[in-house]
Amino acid sequence: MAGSEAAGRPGAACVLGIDLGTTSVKAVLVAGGERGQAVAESCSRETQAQTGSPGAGPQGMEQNVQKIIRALNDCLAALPQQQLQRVSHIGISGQMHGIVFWKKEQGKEKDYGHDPGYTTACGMKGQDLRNEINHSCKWTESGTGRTFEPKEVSNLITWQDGRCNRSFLSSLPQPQSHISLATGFGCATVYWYLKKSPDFLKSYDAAGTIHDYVVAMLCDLKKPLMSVQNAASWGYFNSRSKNWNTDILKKSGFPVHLLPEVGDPGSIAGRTICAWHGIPKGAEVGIALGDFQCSVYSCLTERTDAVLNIGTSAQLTISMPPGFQPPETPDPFSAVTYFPYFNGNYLAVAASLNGGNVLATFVDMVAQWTAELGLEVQETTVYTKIIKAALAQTNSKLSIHPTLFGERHMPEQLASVTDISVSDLSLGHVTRALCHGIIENLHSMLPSERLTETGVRRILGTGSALARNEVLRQEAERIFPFPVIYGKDVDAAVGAAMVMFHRK
Ligand SMILES: Nc1ncnc2c1ncn2[C@@H]1O[C@H](COP(=O)(O)OP(=O)(O)O)[C@@H](O)[C@H]1O
Ligand SMILES: O=C(CO)[C@@H](O)[C@H](O)[C@H](O)[C@H](O)COP(=O)(O)O
Repeated sequence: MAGSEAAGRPGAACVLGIDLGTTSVKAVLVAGGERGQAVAESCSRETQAQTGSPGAGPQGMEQNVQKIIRALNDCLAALPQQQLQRVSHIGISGQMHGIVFWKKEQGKEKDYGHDPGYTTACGMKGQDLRNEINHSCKWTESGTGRTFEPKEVSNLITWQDGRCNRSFLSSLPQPQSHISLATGFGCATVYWYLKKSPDFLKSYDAAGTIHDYVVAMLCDLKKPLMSVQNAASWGYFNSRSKNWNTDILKKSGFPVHLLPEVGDPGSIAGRTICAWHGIPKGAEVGIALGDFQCSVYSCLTERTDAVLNIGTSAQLTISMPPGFQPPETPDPFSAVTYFPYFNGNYLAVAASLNGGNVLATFVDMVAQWTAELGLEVQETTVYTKIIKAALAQTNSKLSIHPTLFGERHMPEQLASVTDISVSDLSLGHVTRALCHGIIENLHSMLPSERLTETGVRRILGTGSALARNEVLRQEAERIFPFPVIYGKDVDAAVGAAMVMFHRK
């Protein structure tokens, strides 16, 4: 991003960018004007939102929405009020595929209408409540102005959820979508509840991704709105016609009333219904976007760029030429899928389910073993130690195939370790081999030869797991025969803000 001098100039236009990631929430204030934009302030907070998965068993992967929103509120509370007061637009991205259910119907006045203590988003009380009651969140006064907390909202069933196994998925109707249906996709999860726990769905009348939920609350949308990017990540969505497979879904009893309306990425969903952490009422809120697409948007400038994004998961991607349309029927065994980007364009993506989450699992394992041996060690200390040890061990014959979580094109192929010799068992050897394996796995999904064929000249690196781990960067630079560039301020939250700036 250019224009760093613009960032702090008083009165410069200010846009808030948010990324509701799988591990952490990121928020940035981007300021600027005609000479470009720059990140003026940023904040991130881990959500620690992982929670139990009632009824779905060990394959379930759910997150507590209250904890995600708490991390969001903590981030905004940490940003300077005087700059929040200058925010005119809000861009929101987040972890795709997942689904949150909530209740938006107007409340029963008797429950609230006569409760003098109940106030609405904008502080309306008493008889005025009639049309303001919203079951899905409660607005309250906080130290930094009004903010909302979730109410009558389900957990977020995330993209990592594995409850829909292969036999369950094969029992579902064939989608008309260019993306193969997979477990953790919103529509697959709805079908799971429909068949395994139908009463669960009766408690809710709205659904969306976690970032669609936040947009719906900020703008008090009567019907949730979802971008093509997120709709494609749910399954049963035709990106060419921009419609849900409504006929197919209806015939199988799918509760189509839960499906959000769909809009173009970059469009405006609405305006904030009241001040939010000091951000003025009436700020324009963009339709929620995919975190991956926003990470790419934050750094992709040349058609010859490839982007390597490693957060909780990992993606290696190249942009497709304008006018490209993916095959209507996807190859379920293909490691590369096509994701809607902006302006009707597509990205070819090697979307791995194994990225930073593999390192996080290894760190957790080391911490647990240490505790079992009677010692206590903080996870942050483990990260520091394993990275330091691996930096001192530049090579390792150990071979780790890191797919702890399988891959969508090969769900049964889990992780494996081979070529284990006594001399390669140090913490440094194992960490080096693990980082090599994560990058090599992505490379096997989208090989350098294909990147070269499409004219790729350099790789742009994004995502916290890459930014915080020099060993991972070294392995990327070894494996790919292209320069790997790590931009400053390149992540999904920045990308979401830039989308808003470029619309203004
Ligand atoms: N202290 C640390 N040092 C190095 N890497 C870390 C550290 N803490 C977390 N990570 C890595 O960052 C990843 C999460 O990145 P993040 O950008 O927060 O993910 P997301 O965007 O999916 O929420 C984790 O999976 C882990 O691999
Ligand atoms: O699974 C895919 C694509 O199919 C990924 O893009 C996935 O949606 C994203 O990684 C998730 O949105 C999670 O992103 P992140 O939390 O790893 O940043």
